[in-house]
Amino acid sequence: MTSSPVSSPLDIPGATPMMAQYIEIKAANPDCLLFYRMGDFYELFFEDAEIASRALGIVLTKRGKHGGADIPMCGVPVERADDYLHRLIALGHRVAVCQQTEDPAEAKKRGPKSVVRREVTRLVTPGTLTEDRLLDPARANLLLAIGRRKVSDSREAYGLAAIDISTGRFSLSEVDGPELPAAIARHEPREIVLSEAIHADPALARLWRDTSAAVVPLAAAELEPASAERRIREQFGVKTLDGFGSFSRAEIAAAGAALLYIERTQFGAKVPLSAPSREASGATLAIDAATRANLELTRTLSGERKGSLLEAIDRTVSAGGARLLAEHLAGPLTDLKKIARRHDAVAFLVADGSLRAHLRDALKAAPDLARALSRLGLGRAGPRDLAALRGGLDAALAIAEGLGGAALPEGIARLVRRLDAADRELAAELGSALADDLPLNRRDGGFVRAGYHAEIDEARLLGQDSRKVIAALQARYAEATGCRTLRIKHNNVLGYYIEVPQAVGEACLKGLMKEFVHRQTMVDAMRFTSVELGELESKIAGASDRVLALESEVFDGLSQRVMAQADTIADIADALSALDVAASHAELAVELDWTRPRLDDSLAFAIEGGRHPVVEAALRKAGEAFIANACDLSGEEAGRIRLVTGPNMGGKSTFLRQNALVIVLAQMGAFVPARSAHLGVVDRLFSRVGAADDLARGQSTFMVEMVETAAILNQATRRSLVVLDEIGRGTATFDGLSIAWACLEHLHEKNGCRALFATHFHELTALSKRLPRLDNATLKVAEHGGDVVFLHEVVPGVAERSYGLQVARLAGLPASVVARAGTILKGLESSERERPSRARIDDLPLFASLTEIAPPPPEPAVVTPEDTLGPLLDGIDPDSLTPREALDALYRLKAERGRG
Ligand SMILES: Nc1ncnc2c1ncn2[C@@H]1O[C@H](COP(=O)(O)OP(=O)(O)OP(=O)(O)O)[C@@H](O)[C@H]1O
Repeated sequence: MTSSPVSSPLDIPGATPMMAQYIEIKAANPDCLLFYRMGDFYELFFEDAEIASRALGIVLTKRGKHGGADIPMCGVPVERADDYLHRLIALGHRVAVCQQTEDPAEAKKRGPKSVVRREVTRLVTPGTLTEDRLLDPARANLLLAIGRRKVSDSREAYGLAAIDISTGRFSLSEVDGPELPAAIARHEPREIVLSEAIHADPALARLWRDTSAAVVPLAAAELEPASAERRIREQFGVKTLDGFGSFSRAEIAAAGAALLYIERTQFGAKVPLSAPSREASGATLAIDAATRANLELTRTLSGERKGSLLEAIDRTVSAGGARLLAEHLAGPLTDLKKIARRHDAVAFLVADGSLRAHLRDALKAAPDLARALSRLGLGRAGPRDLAALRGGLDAALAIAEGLGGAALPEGIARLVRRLDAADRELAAELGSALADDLPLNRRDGGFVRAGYHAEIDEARLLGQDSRKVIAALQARYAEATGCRTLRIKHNNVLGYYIEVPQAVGEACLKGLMKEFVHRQTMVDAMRFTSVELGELESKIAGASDRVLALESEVFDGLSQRVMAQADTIADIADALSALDVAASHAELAVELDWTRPRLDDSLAFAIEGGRHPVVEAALRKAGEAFIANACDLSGEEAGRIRLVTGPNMGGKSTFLRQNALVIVLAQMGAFVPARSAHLGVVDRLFSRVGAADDLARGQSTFMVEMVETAAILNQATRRSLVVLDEIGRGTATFDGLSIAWACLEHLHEKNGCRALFATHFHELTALSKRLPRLDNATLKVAEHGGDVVFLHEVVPGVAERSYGLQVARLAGLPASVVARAGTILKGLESSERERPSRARIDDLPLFASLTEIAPPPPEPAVVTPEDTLGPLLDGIDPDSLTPREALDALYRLKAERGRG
């Protein structure tokens, strides 16, 4: 990864000097695509060229030979490099940008075969981006480093350092081993840095394989604890870390690894970071990756923001606000006081509509302060970043002034105090220094406002005057030559020159204009220069160079003043974002009639008139109404379980998820889509869908389902909320039923959590007689002449049937198949009436009593007709049967059952 300046390439047999240089630089950066600068292009060679040409859809060519074979090559123009970088980074690649660091003329002086000196000046990686064009404004861009320490022989803790160098945010936390996957999922990092040992740990292999982040292992020798501490001290210019609070060894290791990686990728540029904030363990609602995916919190199962909860609730008006909203949604709180402070702020902004509107207008005008500040710190900023600082400080002061007089709740008052710390003088200085129209790059000049800097004004005048003098000179020469079409023009090769038609040119050469010096003869024109014109030219060039140099000084001076207050400005950026989030929640609450939830430390979960924000929004677009539903899982000693049966398409999944979303929204500080909600704070949230629903998972879905269910049964506490949707349906009916049954008993007897459980196994509803904290609920349907109408209303009780056939008919299954299925169903139902399995299951002892007395029996304890049907069933391979054979098999099974 490191690169040394290469001017005298190694002697690589058979390679041209340039190719030898390339190979040497590439060898120092083996895990990056190497953008090798050649003139106006970045060229890629060998395998890099093949990867890039495929990824970017650019032509693969060849250049020379190496080891007897053609060298594949492709290239991207330098001025469009950002676009290509963007696409490569989005695909998870890392790119080393290698520049020419000397003038080709200099290289020539060393000898005809010398190669221009080149150096890697930057590594562009997904987790260390700073350019606006490469970043999503509404999303943090996190680099996550992971360290580890042994707590006891059987326990390990992981330190997490999350850094967004595009905003300077830096947080540290430590989690227990089993919590690591959920913690990583919450951060949604773009890139993960860790030691080779953690990377190679077989227990974690799946984590690194499944993550969408780029994973970078670092060698143990580079991650010495002493150098980690030193790096942190150096970053913040402190002698000891004590001032930051106490960090664990794992956290320090993580922070050290993150800083080392940043050092490497930024090539010494000092990245301005805020002091690390430490997050206590358990401070956020633990939500594992599967639950996040299943609830589609920040993206849908197909990976898009559109259709996610985040998209449905986002009413922020600034990029910083949008990022903070996503962060809050990813990590809802567990601390009641902090949640209440957020709710107070929202309530205040709900109550005062005109104040909210003014606030949102002011926030809308505020540019992305945090990202501009970070670019200034890194020396990558342009005039527009300074303007962003000006706009941000102005907005902060305007908001502080606007809210200053009001009686504010504590949460908002604190934010306003932070805004009020904005340096008025600096804001005014930026205001008077910067012009209205600003170029992207400082080297383009013209960004200092006229009247701000006397010397700049003077030099500019000189430049303008010289242009006037050129016009006068042109008029004079035109008169002297008698040629009205004589022009003084400018190009990059000749500079200023006099152009006349061919005939006049000939006359000039013959003595018409003695002071003219011939430069070029064109097809129908001649070009000249003169001493006077040459002098003027150097005056003009001198003046514009001087303006550029002076403007650059102004830029540096302003940057320094800004960076001297970097911490305060970063804090102002955070406060603006927090206000935007509160105002967004308030706007949403007013728009959609959401209410403030009542939160406490009980085990309450009582929701009246609850709705699903995303489904409701989709229905609203289609002009349909969402049916609100109540849900009560409140308990004293332990939570209640609601077992939901009901027809396909009745709304079970929607109902389950909407209740999980209410908890997420309430604990992130938002109001909730319900008429009222009384909620005891939740420590962990689990949501799972039975394998058959979980198409995004691909292979071996039942195994995944069981692994995840195991995690829930092992981790859910009395404070947790568990949502299980059709668990057990990914396997044979009786296996699935038995598993679902045992899981329910475990949740009730062992976990004691609040839970929602949807199922098509109607047999399970019998459990309500024996498990005191389990209630049955169902979704109402109405039948009209054989057709079914879903009312989407959740009511106490048990579904009579699944209405699968009616749904099949609605879906357009051929009428003959539906009719035939009806006949088969009748047959199956009558045999079930004769030999009901439910009665037999009812006789079984409860899970708890079983486990307390003896370990659970190895076989499912349900007595089923499998004893006789087993061998027959084993012989059937459903995937290889034709429909006809399937029907025959069904008849055979029925006949066998009749005999049994
Ligand atoms: N409360 C509601 N009000 C109005 N429409 C609803 C409601 N709940 C669900 N729906 C509609 O019904 C559709 C099916 O809902 P959902 O997927 O939750 O059903 P389900 O019972 O889980 O079905 P299945 O058992 O087939 O998985 C939704 O896409 C939505 O359009």
